[in-house]
Amino acid sequence: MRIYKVGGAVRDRLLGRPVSEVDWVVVGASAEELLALGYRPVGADFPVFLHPRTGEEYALARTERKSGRGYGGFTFHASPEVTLEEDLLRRDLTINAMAEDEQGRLIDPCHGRRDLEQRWLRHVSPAFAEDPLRVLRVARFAARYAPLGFRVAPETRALMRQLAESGELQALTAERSWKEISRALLEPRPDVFIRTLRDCGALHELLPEIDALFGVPQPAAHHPEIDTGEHLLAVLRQCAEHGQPLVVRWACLLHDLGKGTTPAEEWPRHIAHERKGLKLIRAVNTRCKAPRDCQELSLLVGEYHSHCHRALELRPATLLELLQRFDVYRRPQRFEEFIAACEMDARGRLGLERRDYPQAGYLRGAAAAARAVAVQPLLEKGLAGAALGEALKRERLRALKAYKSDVLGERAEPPETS
Ligand SMILES: Nc1ccn([C@@H]2O[C@H](COP(=O)(O)OP(=O)(O)OP(=O)(O)O)[C@@H](O)[C@H]2O)c(=O)n1
Ligand SMILES: [Mg+2]
Repeated sequence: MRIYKVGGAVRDRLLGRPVSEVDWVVVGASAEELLALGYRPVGADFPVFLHPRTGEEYALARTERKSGRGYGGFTFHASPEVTLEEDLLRRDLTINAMAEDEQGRLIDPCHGRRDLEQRWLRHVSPAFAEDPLRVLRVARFAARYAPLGFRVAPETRALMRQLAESGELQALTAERSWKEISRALLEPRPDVFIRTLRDCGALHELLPEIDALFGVPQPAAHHPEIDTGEHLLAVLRQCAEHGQPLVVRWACLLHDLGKGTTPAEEWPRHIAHERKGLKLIRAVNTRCKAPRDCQELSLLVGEYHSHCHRALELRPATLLELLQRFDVYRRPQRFEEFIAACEMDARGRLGLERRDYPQAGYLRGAAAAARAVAVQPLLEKGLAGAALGEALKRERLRALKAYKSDVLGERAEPPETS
């Protein structure tokens, strides 16, 4: 039995990057032998085991043969006769198909090291097509390593396109896709993830609502980049530069979906795109099985991002409605995420990346003013139930009026944003 380090750990060590988890491959052993040594099987179907002490993954060397559509359609051939080279050849990218023996010697039959040095994401062999999830993986690696200069090899892009056009991506489970999408959004260049998927036709298959934004113009006055798809990519870049969490990045990804449905006669205007987008945002959330917080924030950002941009122009009564709708009293964190997403939207515009966004501070102040209204005095007046609710709203409105005139004065000019 021989054990080799494989996959991401070998790749990232050669790149001089921190290694987060180590994958191992075991050659010349059977499942029974590993079980006898105390390794724990990961699942019933996979020849993968967890080390009894470290918990790291040990996989028996295997070859993969596809038997049908989708993830359920895999058959594995794992036996003590499968060689390390055979196991490396069934992997996705050359940079992921290197192994290291116990002496630290590199085993690299697919020339992964050369591609690593030349910054290519290149598939190992036609066996790449055995798992269509790899299209998303390549786009995710592109998003992660773009700052190092990596790009997708032309022949790999062609194969990804073939896979997209074959309709195979439709067979991926929502769970597997979501894992890739959510990880990719958190990489340093989430925009590169989306662009890579688009370049091979996979975006049209997976997220057609987002693909539809490319080629749709917006008014140059607010959007010097004009194209709605380019705007979206710029917003995602801002998200990464500001270290935004997944919920914010997800909400940003979906915030403008309504613009993809505007009739061309109305271009470059997008009347009521916020409301028109809600149906699409819901559809994407459901299809992707996005977690609850992502679903919730994306709908709120979709519906109210223009309110945020116009915050300084809102009448106190509208401001109050917004704060009530967000339940800023009990959900302060979610309101912060909303503001962050809108700020990324405002900065994700050509040449406006460093603009001020006074709306953020203004809305925070408004939420604080509304929160500062005390309930106790109203209770002492004997108010309860609906009457208490009404009185509380009246007091909050009064507080917001005072806040607005304090901060903006009577003649303050609102900034132009839409
Ligand atoms: N669909 C997949 C998934 C994984 N692999 C192979 O299994 C290894 C380990 O997979 P995983 O841990 O998912 O990826 P890493 O390359 O280790 O990358 P990460 O840094 O994201 O863990 C990969 O390097 C690759 O060789 C593959 O060929 N095809
Ligand atoms: Mg790994």
